[in-house]
Amino acid sequence: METLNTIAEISPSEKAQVLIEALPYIQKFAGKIVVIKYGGSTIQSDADRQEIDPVILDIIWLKQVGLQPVVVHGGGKAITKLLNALGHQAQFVDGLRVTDGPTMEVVEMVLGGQVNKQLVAAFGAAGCPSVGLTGVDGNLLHVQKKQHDGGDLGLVGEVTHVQPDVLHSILAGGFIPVIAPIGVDEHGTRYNVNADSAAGAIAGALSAEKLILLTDVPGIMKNGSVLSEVSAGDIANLIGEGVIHGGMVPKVEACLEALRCGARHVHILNGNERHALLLEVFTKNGIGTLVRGGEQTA
Ligand SMILES: Nc1ncnc2c1ncn2[C@@H]1O[C@H](COP(=O)(O)OP(=O)(O)O)[C@@H](O)[C@H]1O
Ligand SMILES: CC(=O)N[C@@H](CCC(=O)OP(=O)(O)O)C(=O)O
Repeated sequence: METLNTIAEISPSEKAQVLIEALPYIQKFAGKIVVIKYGGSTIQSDADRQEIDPVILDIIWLKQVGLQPVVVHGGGKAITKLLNALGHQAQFVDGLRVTDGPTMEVVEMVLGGQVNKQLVAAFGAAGCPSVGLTGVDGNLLHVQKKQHDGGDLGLVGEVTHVQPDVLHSILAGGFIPVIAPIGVDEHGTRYNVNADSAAGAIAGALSAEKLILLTDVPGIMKNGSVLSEVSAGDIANLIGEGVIHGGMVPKVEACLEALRCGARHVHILNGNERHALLLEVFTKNGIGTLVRGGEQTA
């Protein structure tokens, strides 16, 4: 039998059933804040995109049925591309970009300019107004220079405090906030913040119902399989064993920080899987990895 690819191939009663099955989740999550981290590894540039971004459509869907989505985006891939075009090498320590002054200029241009405006324009084109901002706007993300055992990371910021008033104003106005992860210290110096860390801190400060990290893998993987659930204790072991490394390290740290600060549920999903967000929020069998606080082994 041929695989069902489009909704047009599903019978009318099956279409209705899909909507009916979503009803309890729509009721449960009405009015709730969902922070979505859209990773740069899955954001296609305008030039590469052939269709409306399905992630943008999913987020609009969440809003239309009464949830309050807040988007925090990355853009590491685009930063590295521009740095290389300018003749600079990108350097990472434990998934964090070593950020000197000239690199910070590129980071701010790419995240606050190119990627942020691409996403805001995509929401607008799909009929849903959004407001783009960085963590500097409205004093959203207060940071201090991040200290790291692996050496001086330069202008990499660690979030010390989130001031979410600006987000509440944007949400109250009926807009989706779209946030680039740049923070500011008390002297006005801007810092490069890992987008997962920014999303975790924001989800905690908003006591979000869910923090969903969209990346380019189906979740936390071990021996080629996705772990459907991990606890804080599991994560410490997985990092110790080297199973979790690179860009996944700031991701899991952000998950635990969000849970500690008040976010209720945290998930890591594959943003390249079509409509992963809808499947996670509106169906019984969630997908990806659910991250839990606590020490018990999953
Ligand atoms: N145990 C693990 N499971 C899955 N991915 C892992 C793991 N350890 C390291 N990674 C790496 O983390 C990457 C995701 O982080 P990153 O590249 O920073 O993505 P994003 O841009 O979405 O934040 C994966 O593509 C993978 O290479
Ligand atoms: C300090 C640090 O590493 N900042 C990141 C910010 C962007 C980011 O996190 O983007 P992704 O989510 O796409 O990886 C960077 O410069 O790449």
